[in-house]
Amino acid sequence: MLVLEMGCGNSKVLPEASKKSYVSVVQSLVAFSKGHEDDDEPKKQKKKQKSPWFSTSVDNPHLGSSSKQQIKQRQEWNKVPRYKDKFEPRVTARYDIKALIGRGSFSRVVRVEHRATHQPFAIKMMEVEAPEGREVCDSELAVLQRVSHANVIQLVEVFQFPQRVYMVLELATGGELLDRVVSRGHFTERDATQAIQMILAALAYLHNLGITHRDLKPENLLYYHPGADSRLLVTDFGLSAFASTLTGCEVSERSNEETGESWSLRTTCGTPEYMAPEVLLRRPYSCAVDMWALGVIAYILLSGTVPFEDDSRSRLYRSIVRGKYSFRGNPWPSVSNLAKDFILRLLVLDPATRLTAEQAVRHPWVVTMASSSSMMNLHRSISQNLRQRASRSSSRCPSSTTTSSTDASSLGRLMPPETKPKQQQQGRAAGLIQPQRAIQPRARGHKEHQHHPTKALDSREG
Ligand SMILES: Nc1ncnc2c1ncn2[C@@H]1O[C@H](COP(=O)(O)OP(=O)(O)OP(=O)(O)O)[C@@H](O)[C@H]1O
Repeated sequence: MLVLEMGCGNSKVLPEASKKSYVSVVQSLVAFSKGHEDDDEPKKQKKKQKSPWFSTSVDNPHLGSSSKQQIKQRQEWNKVPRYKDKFEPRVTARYDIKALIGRGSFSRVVRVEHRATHQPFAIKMMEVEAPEGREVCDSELAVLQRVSHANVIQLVEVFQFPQRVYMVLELATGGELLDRVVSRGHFTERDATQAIQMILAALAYLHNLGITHRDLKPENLLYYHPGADSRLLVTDFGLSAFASTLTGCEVSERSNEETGESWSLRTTCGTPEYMAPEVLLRRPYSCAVDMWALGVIAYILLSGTVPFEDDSRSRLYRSIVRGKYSFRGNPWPSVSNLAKDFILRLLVLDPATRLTAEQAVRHPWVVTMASSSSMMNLHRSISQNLRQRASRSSSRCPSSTTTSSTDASSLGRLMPPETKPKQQQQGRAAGLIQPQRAIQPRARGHKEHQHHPTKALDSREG
């Protein structure tokens, strides 16, 4: 198993609802970053253990066996006592902290064991002292506390303290979606439909509750266990939006007409390669943005390549808003037309004509589980493409070539260069994103104006 980190093209854009909150996010990130300087971890380890394509988790005994990985695992284990010290006694009285799984911008995730039942869980510890950490945490909790679905990560319990919130989550040990594709040695369209079906089940459920994930990508899709029959779980609701007054996507669309779009989402956020055109064009948007992201995921799953890719951020955005992509190169000639039709119906510029989750579940490619496609093994081409992209990314972004270097993908937050913490400024060299102005509400009945992508997108060049 390769141990790779590819962060260059995959930095995340956080919401920037208002200037005030933007400034707050900056302060919070600076505060959080300062907090980290007090950490007793070696500097090299100050990053989340997550790669944007495929990776090996430090805490997953089932993934990889290289000595490099074993050393890394030992290092993580050695840190456990220090991590324990940082945890509130009320939490450690109930849960035994076993190992660090990874870290996010506002969080650390550890593997724990319930002291009484010996059941394993994950605890996501979030820093909430700064109001923005609190906001991020509250919005994630708002979603997690309302959901219960086999394909959505389950919140078990929450411990709240003034400075930190501890979310006890079910533990996913099966690795990320693309890790599994690479490690299994055999992959057909049928396998792809199995994964897509599970993602769609989660999306149909979430969208029906009025929840838009807004950061759907392979790294946020984790298998519950390493077995072939594992559930796939949608995780990381840090950017998700909850429309509490609405009951679903379709309803939102109608309310939009009736209420002057008071419902719709307007903040620009997500991960560049997966961001829908309407988000980039700063138009009010809906849960259809998740369906676009699913189209990108399906494309990657079947080919190991991305539909929209460019080293230049503005060119990448331009190709997305033009919806220009192709099915060229291997293994596309071996992929069925039905699979391509599925993707074509998701990567549709107009969100109103894009398949909804309910419709996508009924697409013949999904329903028949690709029965009319050849059972050709696409694995070789897919993993070759994934590896090629990984090495291209790491050569563009030398700081993220090893598991112990700074991962630019974890630093892609909306911060002006002068206020960015040191790590962020390093990340900027790797093409991170500049702040964006908030999307202006579109007036009711407003005619779709022809946004010039170049004009609209040039300011985003990182
Ligand atoms: N329940 C879980 N089981 C196993 N691993 C998990 C679980 N939740 C999160 N992780 C892993 O922990 C790491 C950190 O996740 P977290 O959601 O805190 O941050 P993130 O989403 O990666 O980063 P950011 O906060 O910047 O969006 C990731 O590698 C993720 O896959």
